[in-house]
Amino acid sequence: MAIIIDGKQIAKDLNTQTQQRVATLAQQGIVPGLAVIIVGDDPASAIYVRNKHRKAVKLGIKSVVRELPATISQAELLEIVQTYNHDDSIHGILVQSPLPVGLDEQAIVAAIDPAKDVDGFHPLNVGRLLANLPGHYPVSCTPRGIMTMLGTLNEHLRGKQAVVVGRSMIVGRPMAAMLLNADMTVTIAHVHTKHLSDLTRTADVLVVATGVTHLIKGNDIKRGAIVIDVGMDRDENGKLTGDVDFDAAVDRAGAITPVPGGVGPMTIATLMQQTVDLCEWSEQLGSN
Ligand SMILES: NC(=O)C1=CN([C@@H]2O[C@H](COP(=O)(O)OP(=O)(O)OC[C@H]3O[C@@H](n4cnc5c(N)ncnc54)[C@H](OP(=O)(O)O)[C@@H]3O)[C@@H](O)[C@H]2O)C=CC1
Ligand SMILES: Nc1nc(=O)c2c([nH]1)NC[C@@H]1CN(c3ccc(C(=O)N[C@@H](CCC(=O)O)C(=O)O)cc3)C=[N+]21
Repeated sequence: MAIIIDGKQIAKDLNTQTQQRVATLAQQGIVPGLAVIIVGDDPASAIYVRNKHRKAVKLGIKSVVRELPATISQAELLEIVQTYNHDDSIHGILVQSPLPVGLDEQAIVAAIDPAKDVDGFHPLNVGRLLANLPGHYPVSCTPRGIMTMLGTLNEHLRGKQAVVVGRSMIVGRPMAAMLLNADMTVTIAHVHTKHLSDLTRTADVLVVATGVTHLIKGNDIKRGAIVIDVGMDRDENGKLTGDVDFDAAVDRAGAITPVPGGVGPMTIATLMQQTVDLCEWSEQLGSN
């Protein structure tokens, strides 16, 4: 039986640290501020945004949720991003994705001040991560949270094989960059990858982010591997499940994340951590 990586508990510990950092900032009269922009009425997005807002408020972070109609124009949305860019009480700006059709997500993300880009999606920050530049900059929260989870396992990653299934800008690509920066040998798989099972069986660390329910079966996993399931999928009964067949995988893996209670809570906790990072960096108060 694999170790079940308790994302909920690791997220709780991270949130406790974040709360302490917020309290220290408060003594200096500083309140970290997060602005979340949500366009249209996608129900899943609405739930995530509400969860983020609740968590921020709980930790003492100022949270502004800006709900906008799907009919908003590109120019109007850019204008709103600009107001937060110039608002000194806001340290992190997040535009919930996906945006309704007709809006150019890349152009919106590029308009965010890179120093306030709490999702780490701005091309400047993506480039810094890919180049493994030193210094302070935000990165995508889901893979950063996964690196935090991997850190709790006290396993050496250097020189080992990583396979990342999925190549999105939010998960797969930044995840591969972070694992490479941790000196792993990284392969990225996607829909055109041939013999996926043969590839995943080579992975000491397997990260799956496809949105395909139970794409990865038990025998696709190397014995003893660390398996990270990013998927937030629905099974045939409408229940939340992952991209990995957990019940089969748990007998093969060395460690595995559950869904729910794995990567999801870490994403939100990392978003809070990174909001406080951005606040501290902007105040030049050092970092962690
Ligand atoms: N827990 C969390 O915090 C988060 C969870 N998620 C969840 O993670 C999953 C992935 O999200 P996201 O990265 O945004 O998704 P995208 O749809 O943007 O990307 C999915 C990726 O998976 C690849 N893919 C799809 N089907 C297959 C297949 N059969 N074999 C191999 N590769 C495949 C696609 O390849 P190609 O590029 O070739 O099309 C693509 O690169 C979703 O379930 C999402 O809900 C996402 C973000 C955060
Ligand atoms: N700009 C942007 N940034 C994002 O970070 C972003 C986004 N857009 N769009 C959508 C995805 C998805 N995402 C999740 C966050 C938390 C959970 C989460 O908390 N999941 C819980 C369960 C939640 C439930 O029960 O529905 C868990 O896995 O235990 C999941 C998914 C962030 N995303």
